[in-house]
Amino acid sequence: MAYIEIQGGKPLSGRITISGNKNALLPMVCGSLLTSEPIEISNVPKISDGLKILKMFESIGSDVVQDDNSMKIDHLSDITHINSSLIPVGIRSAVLLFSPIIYRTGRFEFDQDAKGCALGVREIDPHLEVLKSFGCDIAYNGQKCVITCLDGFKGADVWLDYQSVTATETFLMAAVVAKGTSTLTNAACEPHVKSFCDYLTGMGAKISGVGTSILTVEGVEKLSGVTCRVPDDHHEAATYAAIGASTGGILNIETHISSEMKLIVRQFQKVGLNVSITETGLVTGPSSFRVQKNFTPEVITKVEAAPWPYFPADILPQIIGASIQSEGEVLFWNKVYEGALFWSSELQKFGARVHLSDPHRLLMIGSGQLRPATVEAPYIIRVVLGLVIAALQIPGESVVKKADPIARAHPDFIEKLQSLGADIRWVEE
Ligand SMILES: CC(=O)N[C@H]1[C@@H](OP(=O)(O)OP(=O)(O)OC[C@H]2O[C@@H](n3ccc(=O)[nH]c3=O)[C@H](O)[C@@H]2O)O[C@H](CO)[C@@H](O)[C@@H]1O
Ligand SMILES: C=C(OP(=O)(O)O)C(=O)O
Repeated sequence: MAYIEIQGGKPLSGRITISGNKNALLPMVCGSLLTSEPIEISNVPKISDGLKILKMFESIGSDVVQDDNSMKIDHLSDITHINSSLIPVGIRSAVLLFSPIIYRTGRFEFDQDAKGCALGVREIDPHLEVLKSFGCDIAYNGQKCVITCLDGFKGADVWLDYQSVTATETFLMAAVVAKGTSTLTNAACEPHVKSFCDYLTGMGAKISGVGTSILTVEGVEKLSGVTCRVPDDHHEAATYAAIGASTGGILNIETHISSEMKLIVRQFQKVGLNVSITETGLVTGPSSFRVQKNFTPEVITKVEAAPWPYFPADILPQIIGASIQSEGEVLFWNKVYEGALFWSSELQKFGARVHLSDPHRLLMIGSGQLRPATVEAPYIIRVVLGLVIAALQIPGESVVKKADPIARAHPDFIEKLQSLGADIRWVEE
């Protein structure tokens, strides 16, 4: 385990470029198993989740070549079995291997949790429901799950209980190679789901409704190789916006996805943080740290996280950490996860005045007497970021323990902050 040591209280200014989006890269990497032709991906973030899946590919004989920010994957044409012990642990995207492995081998054996970040239950039921609809047979004894589909996927009509990102991707990977037409209602519409549809389309898949909550897919006989680019990470762009605005720095964030971040930027402005959209990305400046008043005075200012096009749950910890100086009341509402806000007790160690109303809602009640602190992050990538963002604003030395999950999604995070003038370093325990 490693911790991060921070001497806070310095405005962070300069220019930063944004890395590729983890949640866009991972379905592309898993989806590469749908073809035996080469796949080339650029703007690849060097992150541990991606490396774990590539390691599994190498152990099944696939050819994997990586350089600074791109990768080439070339699978053998005759993969007939993949041992369940090779499935990576500790990452949610292990669920994205279900469909392509079943497609390749007719069978998937799974005996771990596929939970990823500790945000709540992280169920696999929607994935199993989707696969059942495609004709898979599922045997589950509470520990080990065996999914078989020896005759190939058959087109399915699925309506998800909720807009699940990875269940939508599981659906897509079965539908594109299924016999016949498939439809998905209540599909997730996140930018990374859209880029995954574009990737599959590049491989020859026939998908309509891309970017909407209803997807129709015409199955094809065979998919080809593809060359594609991972889109920039809007979570990371928002993270640097939170850092620049909350430390009072002038930070130019270069990215091509800022036009998709209008709602995200508005939430920063609501809580008194100076972030705006430019032609080349985002820019931050000294903030008012005053929560905007509502025209309807009875209503509390809210930041509500829900499936896209709402504000993303994966940016909530960063905006919470950035708001600890803001005067006024804000209700942060995580409508997605039932276990994503318990870390707020760590925020109180900095003197932040927060009240956890219930597992989904956190009330921030104006700036308190902030002080540096030693805090411990849960196994949640974006909470490590949220705690670092809080510490960066407070003069004096703070420590964020158990900070390793950052490596799952954000390459060179500490080095990038140092380049902006932060006094911050990793310490190995
Ligand atoms: C590898 C990957 O891509 N991981 C992302 C993916 O996880 P993942 O695909 O696991 O997340 P889901 O979209 O399935 O949602 C996770 C959980 O949220 C709850 N839920 C979700 C939506 C909803 O309308 N109602 C509801 O109750 C359910 O308990 C569900 O189990 O999407 C999440 C939500 O954007 C992100 O946080 C994760 O970073
Ligand atoms: C929750 C996240 O990841 P995962 O679903 O992979 O745990 C995240 O990316 O913030």
